[in-house]
Amino acid sequence: MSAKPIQTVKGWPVLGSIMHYKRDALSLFLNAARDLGDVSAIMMGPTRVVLVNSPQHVAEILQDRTDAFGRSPSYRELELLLGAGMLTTEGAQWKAQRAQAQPAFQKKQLTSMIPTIREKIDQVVGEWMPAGQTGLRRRDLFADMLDMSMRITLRTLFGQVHELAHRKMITALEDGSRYVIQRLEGIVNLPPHWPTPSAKEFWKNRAVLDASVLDIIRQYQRGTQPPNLLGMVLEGDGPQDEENIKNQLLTLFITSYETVATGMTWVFHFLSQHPRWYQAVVEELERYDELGYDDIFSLTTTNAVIHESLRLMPPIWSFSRTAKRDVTIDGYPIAAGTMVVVSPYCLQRHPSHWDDPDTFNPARWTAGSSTSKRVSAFLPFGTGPRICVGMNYAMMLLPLILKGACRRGTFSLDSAHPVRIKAGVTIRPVGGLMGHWTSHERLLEQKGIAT
Ligand code: HEM
Repeated sequence: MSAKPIQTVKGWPVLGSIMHYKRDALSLFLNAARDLGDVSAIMMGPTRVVLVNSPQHVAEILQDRTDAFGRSPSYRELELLLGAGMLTTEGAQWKAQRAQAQPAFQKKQLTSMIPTIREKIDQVVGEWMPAGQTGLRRRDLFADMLDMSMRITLRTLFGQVHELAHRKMITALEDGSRYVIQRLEGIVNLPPHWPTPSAKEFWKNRAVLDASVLDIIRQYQRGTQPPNLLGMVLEGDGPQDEENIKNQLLTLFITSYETVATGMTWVFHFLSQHPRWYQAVVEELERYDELGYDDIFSLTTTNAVIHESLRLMPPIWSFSRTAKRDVTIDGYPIAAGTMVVVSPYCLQRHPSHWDDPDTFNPARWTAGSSTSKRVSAFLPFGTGPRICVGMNYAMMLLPLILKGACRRGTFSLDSAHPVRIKAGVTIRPVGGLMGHWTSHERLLEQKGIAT
């Protein structure tokens, strides 16, 4: 069979599509997928990247032919921040790390974390909407979700963490991430240990993260921490040297923090724009005093809304692999060394797999459309052996956060503050997501009902 040609997005000489990528990566990739077919190419400066956008091709890369596709250079950049943890390692090292952490994410362990998570959520929501204060509260929902996610992550991963240490870690992480994103978007990067001012600043931030995590591990080992994920990892089989444990924890901490915050931000964004769904979620959640593990996974409306939000705005909107040798996917030739991109954002808006693909319609998850079709074109958590290890934890957290917030009040977007989107490692609202919380007491006052 003759090789099928792969069409390339038209770009500028030398630069290719890199400027478009920096300006609006989502539209660059979505247009490529929609205009050029299920396998297309994009030039990022001198580098040719192949975008693969059909469930069958994606399954080949992530699941069936993992021997032919390895971690791409992007993961080496991420490793600067995360260390050699489960997201970036390969082969025997990855296997051992995955086996060590996986047990911490099973039902029994997750169930044991629920009371702690609930307590933390109530505390943070209480700070946004203090009890008894019925005025409108103008807040940046995205900043609040980052803060909430960070505090839950630190509590469930590490146990109690001092508020000052928490602030130091957030700053180091946000500043460190900026440097890594710049490198991911760069055409040519200097070696990271080259002493440029930005690299020196980065390594300072990385040292803060390392020192904070090591400090927490040592506190745990001295027995001064309550049970948490760190304990579960330390008790699991696998390499127990301090460097490995630190890398495992740093990876879990960073992968969890931003994905959960952005995921939750877009859920609230969609809810605020679809009041009937918002109301339906509130009514469903009101049926429970508190949510247990099984309750969470049987919430029909809430989970439909969360799935639909993850479909349209998957926090990890794309990830990549590198072909280890020359391979052919369904007749398309992929040369050794080519970076192959899988984009949940594009696949989950594919018009052949989703009716009315750009419309927010949670009913598609509850009504009788074909499950197998949906599942194969839906991969916000990836698929295959490298599927997100924290998937169930995340799918437990999102309803718990919704429950905690819906109990206190309702979020509405500030129409004077346009929502601008930027896709880096995650899809973030640039300049935040401004809106108002209206407490239940106030809503009742407005309706003339005394509390
Ligand atoms: C809504 C939230 C989340 C989303 C959308 C998400 C998405 C993803 C995706 C797409 C991958 C696969 C990347 C690839 O194949 O290259 C992944 C991997 C991973 N995720 Fe998540 N994630 C989320 C939450 C979490 C949480 C809460 C944790 C930890 C507590 C976590 C830890 C990890 C780790 C360690 C990996 C690497 C797994 C491996 O390579 O074996 N994620 N995640």
